[in-house]
Amino acid sequence: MSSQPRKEFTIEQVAQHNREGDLWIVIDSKVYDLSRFADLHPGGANVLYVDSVAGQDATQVFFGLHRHEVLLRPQYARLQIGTVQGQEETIKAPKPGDLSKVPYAEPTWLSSGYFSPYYKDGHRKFQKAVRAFFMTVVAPESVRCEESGKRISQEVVDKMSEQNIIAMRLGPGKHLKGRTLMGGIVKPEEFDYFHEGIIHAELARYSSRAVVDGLLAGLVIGLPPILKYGAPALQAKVVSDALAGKKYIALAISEAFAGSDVGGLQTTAVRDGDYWIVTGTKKWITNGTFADYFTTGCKTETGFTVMLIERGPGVSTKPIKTAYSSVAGTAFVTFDKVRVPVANTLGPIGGGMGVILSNFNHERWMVIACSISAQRLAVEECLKWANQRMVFGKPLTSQAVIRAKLGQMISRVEACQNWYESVTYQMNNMSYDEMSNKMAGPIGLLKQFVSRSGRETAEDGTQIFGGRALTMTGMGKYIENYHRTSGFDAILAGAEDVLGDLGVRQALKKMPRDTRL
Ligand code: HEM
Repeated sequence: MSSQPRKEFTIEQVAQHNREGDLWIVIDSKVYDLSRFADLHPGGANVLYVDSVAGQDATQVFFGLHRHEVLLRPQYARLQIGTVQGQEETIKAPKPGDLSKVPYAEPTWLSSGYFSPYYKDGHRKFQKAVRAFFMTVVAPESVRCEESGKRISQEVVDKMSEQNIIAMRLGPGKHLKGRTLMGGIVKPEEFDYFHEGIIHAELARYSSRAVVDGLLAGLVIGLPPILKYGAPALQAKVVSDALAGKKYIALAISEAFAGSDVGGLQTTAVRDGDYWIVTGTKKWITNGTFADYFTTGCKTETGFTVMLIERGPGVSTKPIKTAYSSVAGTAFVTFDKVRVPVANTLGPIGGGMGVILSNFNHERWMVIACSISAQRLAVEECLKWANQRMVFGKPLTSQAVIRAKLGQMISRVEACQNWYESVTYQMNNMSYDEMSNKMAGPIGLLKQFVSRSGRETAEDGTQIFGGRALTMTGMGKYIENYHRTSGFDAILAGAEDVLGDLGVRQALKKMPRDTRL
């Protein structure tokens, strides 16, 4: 906002400044002097000189063409010279931690007047603090990095680690012991999967899809095998630096030769005394361009083995261009006769499949939590747009076809949310091994359902926003990003169809032998 003393003007006074070189307009009770800005206006100068805009209240036309955030950018906020006498601002920017009042923009448990069997007041307090953090620290960084394609700054990573957000993204467990979580709002022993899910949801609400991955998703999937299977000396070397955001980790499993088909991998580790000699390539490795360590799947004499490879001689990474921003650090990784201490082996030699499988449930569940939040944001964006956009003299919501799309979008996100909450509740009440046994099927099916819903919602959102959903800036920028990237949720952590099939195969395994129609 301008630091000048705020002046008050009458509508009549504003109306006198209605020409090139002397141009004022009103937006939501605020008077803007556009005299010099007009020639710099990205939408052109001429549109500002028409009779219905120059010297007039242009609130309606402005919000049909710009997002509110345009007015909050410092370079534009300073165009404000005063307010209109007797008028009050009606369109307010949310404050850090605020909940949206748009129906269905928040899950039921956060909506005033509704109830939840799962979430307690402690979760709500935690959510408010996490939202304030992501809104103020992560959202501006997301905009910068999405555009530049550069990795997240160390400053933001440091702020995340101060709150122990990196550690919390790994879920409940021993790694939280002794840590102060979000300034102490929740004790480590009380931290559950609902708390963790809140972090994923807020991350996805305030970041583009590529930033969700760029904000150390590689570590979230690459560190658990070290926590669970790493030798004490390896853990001592790696874990605390990783959780402090000083070292980065990537999970390096997929190859150009094999993705979901882990048995077909070709990266080979050959034993040479106390070392493995690793040779091969890995593809689509999230955070790989900047990772210091790679939790890597290799073919060994006795089967598939997982080991931690440190960046060093023989390790090289190069960025892969994907449909989303390179802030995610997606890399092609080459291991050329890399010497890896046998002490870096994670889990039994030849028993790597178990190591990888034990990781999958959590990773898939995390993708689910992020996707639901992104879908909810799409619902909010579409409700707002359809409500404010005027076509043929009426709001877009007056079209039954638009309302029908909104109805489908809302139903899908609510269905996803309710299934997610029920799965999360099971996870809270099961041991890790019980979870591996009982939840792989339901989580696979849920992920399939959520990613399909997401893509349908992206499609509906694109129809609602029309041409605006095809540009990376402006009104439809979230829908454009979601439409371009929702497919990532259907592939990463297990392809949609494969996961649906996994769910059915798990169910078939448990079919009672003595059952008949
Ligand atoms: C304080 C006043 C204004 C500011 C700071 C401003 C700023 C901007 C900016 C930054 C853009 C680029 C698109 C975006 O980032 O959303 C834009 C586009 C545009 N503006 Fe403005 N604008 C103002 C007032 C107006 C008014 C009153 C009109 C009324 C006709 C207008 C018409 C347009 C049009 C037609 C575009 C192109 C939209 C598109 O490509 O979809 N602007 N404006």
